[in-house]
Amino acid sequence: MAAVAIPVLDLGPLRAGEPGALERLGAELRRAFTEVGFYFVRNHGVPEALVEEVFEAARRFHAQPLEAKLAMRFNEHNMGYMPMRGSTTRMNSLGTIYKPNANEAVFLKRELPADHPDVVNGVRFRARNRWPENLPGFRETALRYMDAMEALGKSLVPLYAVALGLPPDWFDEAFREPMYTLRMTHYPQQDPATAEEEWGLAPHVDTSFMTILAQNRVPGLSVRLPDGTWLDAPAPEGTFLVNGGMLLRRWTNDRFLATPHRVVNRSGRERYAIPFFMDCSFGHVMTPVPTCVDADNPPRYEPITYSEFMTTYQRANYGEALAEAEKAGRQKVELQGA
Ligand SMILES: O=C(O)CCC(=O)C(=O)O
Ligand SMILES: [Fe+2]
Repeated sequence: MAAVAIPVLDLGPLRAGEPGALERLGAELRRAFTEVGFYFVRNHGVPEALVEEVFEAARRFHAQPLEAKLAMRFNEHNMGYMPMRGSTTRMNSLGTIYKPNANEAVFLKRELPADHPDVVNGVRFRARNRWPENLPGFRETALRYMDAMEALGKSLVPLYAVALGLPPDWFDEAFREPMYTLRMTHYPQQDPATAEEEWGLAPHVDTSFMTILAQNRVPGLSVRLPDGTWLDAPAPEGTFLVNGGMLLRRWTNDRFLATPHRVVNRSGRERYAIPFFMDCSFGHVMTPVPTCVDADNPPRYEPITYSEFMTTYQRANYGEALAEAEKAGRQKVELQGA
């Protein structure tokens, strides 16, 4: 039953270049984002062994002594390590403030060279990754996975264009060098007797255009269907679960859903998750897409860039961690006018 609720998109025919595949998948994607907000992809071409390697890298990262993790503490670029209960979900479509989230996470972005102009100029969200010093192979595995996820994400973008009644290449320029974040999260076991509101990750919507989530052997994720019921997300083998966040919703003038979801880990095991969040290129200005705007449905949002959006949105969600990080890097932040 659950598998029926979340559509499964088979990418095989598209990857094989079959005529009509793009149009068919575009229609399926349209249904997914107007009815559910989540879909699975199968036959995506990402090796299962790589996914397993990244889960193992996440486990190894969090198994390090706390000092090693704190050496790369979460900063004003939204990169680095966020300690257990370091975030509180405040800003979400459900309008509730929750207790701090029972997880710890490390956030990685595109690897930029030291002499990249944005790095040299200290542009916010465009810093270099910091890497653990005593974790051989971690960096290589993370970089390979981010490359694979970027390629998968970019291959899905034309489906969004077709789903919105646009030419397949309509988003190409916007995603020439997409911003992205790989989050490696550790959810410790939660006591089955803990209060209702004690979340691994409280109900939230993502900020992203597209979130690609590798299937988890340890359950815990549930998704709020449009009828208000919570569905424990099934995890069909060999698939990724994809959803859209506020950027997708905003860009489509609220046509596409950003569906709330939440995590609680009462599995009796440690749980790790490796969501990959993809957004448009850094400087791209997102103006509500033309096919989502008409006389009955005027634009609801001002044009906005990634950094303008993130600055406002994430301040609300990562309040404490960010305030601290900003204090430490005050000069840099003010120079950017953030
Ligand atoms: O842990 C999961 O399965 C999902 C995590 C999630 O929703 C997020 O990091 O935004
Ligand atoms: Fe999420």
